[in-house]
Formats: sequence, C-alpha cells, structure tokens
Amino acid sequence: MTDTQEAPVRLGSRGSPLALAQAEETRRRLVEARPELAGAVEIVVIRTTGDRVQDRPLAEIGGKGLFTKEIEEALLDGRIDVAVHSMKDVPTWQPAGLAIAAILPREDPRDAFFSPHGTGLAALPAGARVGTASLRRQAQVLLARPDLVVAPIRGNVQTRLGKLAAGEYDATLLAVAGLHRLGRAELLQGVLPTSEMLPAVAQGAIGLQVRVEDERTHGLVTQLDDRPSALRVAAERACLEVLDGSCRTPIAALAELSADGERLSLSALVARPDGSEAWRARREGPAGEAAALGRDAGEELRRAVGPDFFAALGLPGPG
Ligand SMILES: NCc1[nH]cc(CCC(=O)O)c1CC(=O)O
Repeated sequence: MTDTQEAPVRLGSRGSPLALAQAEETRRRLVEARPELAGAVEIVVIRTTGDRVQDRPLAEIGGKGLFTKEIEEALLDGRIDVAVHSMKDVPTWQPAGLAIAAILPREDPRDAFFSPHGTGLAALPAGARVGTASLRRQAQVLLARPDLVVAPIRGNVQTRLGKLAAGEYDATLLAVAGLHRLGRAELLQGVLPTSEMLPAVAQGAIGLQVRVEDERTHGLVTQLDDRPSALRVAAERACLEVLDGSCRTPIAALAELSADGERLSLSALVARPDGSEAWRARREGPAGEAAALGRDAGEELRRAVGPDFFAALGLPGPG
C-alpha cells in the first residue's frame, strides 16, 4: 500500500442476496461521492439471529434487532466501520456509541402482491391462503378480507415464490423495494395501495450506522444522506418509538413529502393481529418537524388503543 492510498472502509452486511445488494449500493454511492475510495470499500458478511432461525415466524422469536444485533456488535468491536441495515429491521433505540449517520434515497415503500388468482386481495376466492409471517401484513389482509386464511411463510424471494408456485399458498406479499434492489422488478404483478396495506415503518429505506467517535467514517457516510428520505423515516420511527419498538405488534406508518419538500404528511396504523379492529392517525405539518409529527401521531394511537392492548399481546407495552 502506498501512502496515497485510502485506508479501507469495511461495510458490514447480512449475507442474504438483498442485504448484499444493499451493501453493493452503499459501496457504489460511497465511491461515487469519494472516487479516491475506489478499491478501498470492503464488504464483510455477518450472520444474524434472524438468518440463523429459519423455521419459526420472527414474531414468535420476539426480541428486538434480530437482523441487526450481531452487525452492531461487529461495529462496536471495530470489525467493521459501517453497518448497512434495512431500516425496517432497526429498533428505534440505538446502542450507546452508535448512530444512523445516513439514510440512502428510499425505494418504493409499498408491498407487492403475488398470486395466480390476480393482482390484488379482491381477486382471491373466499378462504384463500395468504402466506406471510408479518403481523402487520396479516392484520391488514384480514382487515380487508376477514374470510382469508393467513399462514406463516419465510425464506427469501425465490423460496417464497416457489412455495406459491407449488400451490402451498394462494398469495403472498413482499416489499416492492426488495424486488427492485434485487434487480427482479420484472417479477412484480400487483402492488397493494397504501390505503389497503400501509407499509412497515421505514420500509424501503437503507440506513448506514457508524460509531459516533469515528470521525472519518462519519464524515464519509453523512455525504450520502438523502434528506427527504431521512425526514420521512424520522417521522415514521418517532411514531413507532412511542408505540412499541418490537415487531410483535401490527404497526404501520408512511410519511410522504409535498412536491416542494416543505410539508410532511404521515399516516399510521395499529391493528389487532386478527384484523378485527384497527386504529388510524394522520398528521400533516412542516417537514422540519418530522419527529414531532410522528410522536404526536403515535401518542394519539397509544391513547386510542389503550393500555390493555399491549398487555393482551403479552407485551410489557409502551407504559
Ligand atoms: N424483515 C425482512 C425484510 N427487511 C427488509 C425487507 C424488504 C426491503 C426493505 O424494506 O427495504 C424485508 C423483506 C420483505 O419484507 O419482503
């Protein structure tokens, strides 16, 4: 190594095809912003609990940070310099010493619908089996179509679509963002409207996490922050934080910006997992107040559902 060469920047990622695509996108954006980093950005694969446990619904394993904890440990230990996360999987509380320094330009946050019957829930015959392990998707599927049957499904995109083709399910749902980032947009059949299927908090957003005291990496990474995406994610995560950071509650939220980027509107939803009841909140205000708007919507929902809601789910609840 000559002394004009840049020190390496190590990106930590899960090993799934989607995670690796997100790490590659991060590398590309870093080198685009700082050409002197060409050849210096390394991708380090880290196995997480969520990758290890393949046979049970994630909601059952419970706990927070199933897809992020081991990557954060590697970051804290100095084995990597940047953790690349799907923000949807990142708990609202950051470990001491770590910070999300950038949100990359967000992909389409909506959910895609796959079924031999058609392009939306209305196409399904009564009693059809919908494969999803997500309580948020389950609750909204049953809210729209109480006659449907939801059954857990896990695995990557190919595995899930394989199970659908084999007739194990009549339909399944996947994040549009994942298909785009995997370069498989041609597989898309139908996209559910957000009025019917509100996305998970931060769905479609990639976050770059660094050690707070690592000034060099922090400086490199903050250059990649996409402000509109960061504001939207801030509003949605503030809402989630007020409600419940775990993935065992059906919670959905989507913030959008006006064309000039000045105004933010947020829709949020909490539902019973069986789809028998749902609560919605909406906020609109200055984009600069994203987090306050999110907290406010979260507080309205928390009051609406009442303390017994979280207790009934076996959760300590947000107090
Ligand atoms: N929990 C798994 C997960 N985490 C992020 C995505 C999709 C990509 C994204 O939201 O950025 C997925 C898969 C899915 O929901 O289909």
